[in-house]
Amino acid sequence: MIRLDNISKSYVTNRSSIDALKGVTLEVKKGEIFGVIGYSGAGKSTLIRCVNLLEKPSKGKVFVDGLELTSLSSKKLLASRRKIGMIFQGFNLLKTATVYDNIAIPLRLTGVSKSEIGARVDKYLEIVGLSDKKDAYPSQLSGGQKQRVAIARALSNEPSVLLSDEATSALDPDTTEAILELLLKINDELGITILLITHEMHVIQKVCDRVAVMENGEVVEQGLTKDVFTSPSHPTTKKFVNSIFNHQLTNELLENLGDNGEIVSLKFLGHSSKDPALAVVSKKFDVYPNILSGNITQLKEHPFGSLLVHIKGEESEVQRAIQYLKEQNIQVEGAGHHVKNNKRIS
Ligand SMILES: Nc1ncnc2c1ncn2[C@@H]1O[C@H](COP(=O)(O)OP(=O)(O)OP(=O)(O)O)[C@@H](O)[C@H]1O
Repeated sequence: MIRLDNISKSYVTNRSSIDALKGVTLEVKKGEIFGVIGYSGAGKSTLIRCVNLLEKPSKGKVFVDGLELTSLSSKKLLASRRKIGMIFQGFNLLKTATVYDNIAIPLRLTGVSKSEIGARVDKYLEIVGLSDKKDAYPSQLSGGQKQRVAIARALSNEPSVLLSDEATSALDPDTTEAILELLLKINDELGITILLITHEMHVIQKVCDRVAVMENGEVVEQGLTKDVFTSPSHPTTKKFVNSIFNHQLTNELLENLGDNGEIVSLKFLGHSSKDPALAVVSKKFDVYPNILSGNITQLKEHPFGSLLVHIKGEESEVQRAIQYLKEQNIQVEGAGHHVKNNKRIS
């Protein structure tokens, strides 16, 4: 559906040059919601703007719906862009036009008939839940409503792909939730493929089937959201996963743990979150797991849990217990704290 083939983008400013994208390859499949996550400056905006060639790649090829956009003439590119809708963090509405006109004007410019414009505005305003705001001006709308108008405008061209450039970043948590629900509905009911960029784990967790993690102009990890975040291998991916759970390990807690053992963080997906693996461990081995902190969240439809556990016991038994937990598809990571003879030794 969307294929970026070895895309590089350099910005040349005065005497310096910035490599914003360094050979990025990724594929978004038809009908999925694909998220790109990364910290500020990772290259996400540049990447998404390369998909519809708002930004021209310095190297590499862009394919959308089987068509190589990077080889098209300006005229053909303009026509192809109509099949790629885009929404932005700042909504980009015309302030002096009504909701109706914000959607109608771009259609008029592409030669859509008056009656067809009326039908499309009605249809898409209904889908985004704003049928009663046709005559309102953007200044009379909340941020969430403005984003809904922008979504209706993007859909009114009947695109096969919707690009979302941090579309919820300027919205409060409840409104973000509602807009993400709307994106899920559009994907499900209209079958539109969605590529979004974000710096928020919450957005990826809620809507994305697959994800790419970006850092310093490169995709460092990509795959199914549940695979990438349950067995992250790159430090940046690990940082994003840990940001979901935010376990607090205070010095006071560490000083008072007593006994021997190791503090580990356990992460588990789906059914393992319901199995009593820790209870089994304490029966099978001479260890005593003590839960210090815990949390369960979602990765789209999959429950995803994390526990911070002090596994009390002699070193060899603790290691056997950890090995057993790993065999149950639980991701086990040392939290960097070992306890021996009532003392923290690391
Ligand atoms: N028009 C431009 N001219 C020069 N450098 C640019 C331009 N646009 C982006 N860059 C640089 O390219 C790199 C990637 O920027 P980009 O905006 O794509 O990252 P991002 O991940 O979207 O970050 P943010 O979330 O902060 O927007 C940065 O170092 C940025 O300074």
